[in-house]
Amino acid sequence: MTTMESLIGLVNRIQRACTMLGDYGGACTMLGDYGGGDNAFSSLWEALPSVAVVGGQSSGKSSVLESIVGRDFLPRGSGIVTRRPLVLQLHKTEEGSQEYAEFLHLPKRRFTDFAAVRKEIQDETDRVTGRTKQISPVPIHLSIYSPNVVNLTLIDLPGLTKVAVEGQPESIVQDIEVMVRTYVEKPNCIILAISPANQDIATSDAIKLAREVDPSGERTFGVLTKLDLMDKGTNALDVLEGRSYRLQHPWVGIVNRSQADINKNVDMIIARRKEREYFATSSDYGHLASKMGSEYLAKLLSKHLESVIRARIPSITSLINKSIDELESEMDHLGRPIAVDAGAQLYTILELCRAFDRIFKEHLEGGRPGGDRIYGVFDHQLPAALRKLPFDRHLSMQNVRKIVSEADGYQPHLIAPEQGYRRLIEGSLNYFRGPAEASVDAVHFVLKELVRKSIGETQELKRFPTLQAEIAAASNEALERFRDESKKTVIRLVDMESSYLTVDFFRRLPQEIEKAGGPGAAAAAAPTGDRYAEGHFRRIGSNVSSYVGMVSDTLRNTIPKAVVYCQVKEAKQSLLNHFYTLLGRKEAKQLSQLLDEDPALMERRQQCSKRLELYKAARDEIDSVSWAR
Ligand SMILES: Nc1nc2c(ncn2[C@@H]2O[C@H](COP(=O)(O)OP(=O)(O)OP(=O)(O)O)[C@@H](O)[C@H]2O)c(=O)[nH]1
Repeated sequence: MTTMESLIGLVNRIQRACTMLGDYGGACTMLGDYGGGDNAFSSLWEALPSVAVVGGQSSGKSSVLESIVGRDFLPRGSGIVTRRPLVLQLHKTEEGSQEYAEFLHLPKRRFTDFAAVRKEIQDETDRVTGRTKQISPVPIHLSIYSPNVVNLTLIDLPGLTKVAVEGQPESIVQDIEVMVRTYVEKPNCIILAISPANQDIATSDAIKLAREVDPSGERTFGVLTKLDLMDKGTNALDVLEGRSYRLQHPWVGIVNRSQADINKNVDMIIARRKEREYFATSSDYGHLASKMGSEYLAKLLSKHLESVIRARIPSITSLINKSIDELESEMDHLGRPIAVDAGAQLYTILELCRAFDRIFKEHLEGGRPGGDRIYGVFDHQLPAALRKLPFDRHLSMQNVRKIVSEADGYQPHLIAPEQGYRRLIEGSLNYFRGPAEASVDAVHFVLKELVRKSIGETQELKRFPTLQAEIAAASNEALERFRDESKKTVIRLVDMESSYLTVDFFRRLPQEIEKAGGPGAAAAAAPTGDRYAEGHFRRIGSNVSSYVGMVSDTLRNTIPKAVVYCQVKEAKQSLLNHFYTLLGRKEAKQLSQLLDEDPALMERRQQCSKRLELYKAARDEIDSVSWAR
């Protein structure tokens, strides 16, 4: 493969890929909804040098293209026939090999019949534009493989026109101009401006447009058709020799088949020969013969296109590299695509769970805030709640008297009211259930809040709203289970205190009574009309109160231990354990449902990854071409 082939072939392949991505020069605005003004995406096409064929109606545009190809294959007819850009990629094949054509939109079909090619161009045009005869910027890609071509890519654009024909909307004149302009405006576009020789060059639509977008004429190739149709005694030497309208590149004169030739179906290869003969024998143009004609034009363009591509390669490469960087970072932001097989999906789900779990742990253990609020429950809320318990009321003299008397029954106690003590203590200890359960709830809410926060902070989960919700639900369910367990445990702690009292405490009591004894004490112990004196009940009340105080101190220490053991430690170690078990039982379909993504996001990533593939393939191709040089 020669350098020339590989360079033009390289650009051809990138162009085809661009079209498949919906990235083509004339339609950048159609991509506007993607990426919010990210121009790198639509500018690869623009960065690629191309040759656009422009000319007014009946200027001979189709004839020039067919002559360059050596085949007639373009739709003919009155009115505006070319209504979509035709990207015509010519590939030279070995002498004697069979000619064929291929459309990008019909990748499996080889056309050897060029009448069928013409039909397909027509049909494919109608497929996109509908029968309304509108125009569309979406190009048709046609590759022609033939020994009779040079490697060259041309873009055939709708002919510039002044009036819409019947059945076509008025706006079409304007639309065509806009579309052609978007192509020829691009600094990398080589303009093949076709004008008929039998018309004043100053009035040529092609030259007018070219002059506007390329005033210095450095990327315009002027082509003059219909030299044979000029009035007798006149010639186009003023134009061809660059005197009437100067361009950087020399003008090329052309003689195409006349309408009569077309009607007679004159073969293109014969027409080429006739054209050569015309110039060779022309008295006016004989001295220019080697630089005239469609075959010369094709070679000239091919060589020029190749040199332009070569010069552009460094900037194309840097554009591609820049785009790849941008796309990679966009992909990182969007997250990588999810695997399709169940095993990989399960792995992904577990990874995401672990990412969440890690953040949750950081909240508990420090590094992230929130875990300290659990200590706040133990250090403030619980002691405050314990202090507020209504023991004053419960152990008031009146209540003590009532409970002790009821416990004694018909016979008042002799020494110490054993039953009365027990009932008073039991009644008091019951009050501890409240603060114990409240501590459990308070810690539960802290944990729940930390789950909520951690879910929000797990960036990786944002992509997967379904999984995110499932993890949140599973975590909260687990927390509920831990809470139930924790409540049972703290209630047990309280019940244990009532079920067996600390005997030592009471063994010390009689001595205290003796110490506090004396005649007053004896009097107090002696039954009165009211059975006992007030002091007696007060003492019982204060004894019970100090016993309850002792228990309160114990519970202030043991409740936090139970809560941490049942809730905090469990949350840290096995928050998602149950969820993992459920995951293990899920079918492939259910797993992929968990990885259901936000559709907009999915679409965006798909676009992004397709582009990334295109750009990477383009980079590889350019690398291989650069090595070949
Ligand atoms: N004698 C002669 N006739 C030509 C030449 N070039 C084009 N024609 C004739 O001019 C007419 C228009 O040529 P086309 O090649 O169809 O021109 P076009 O610019 O593609 O026209 P539209 O597609 O209708 O805009 C046809 O009848 C051609 O035979 C030429 O160099 N010599």
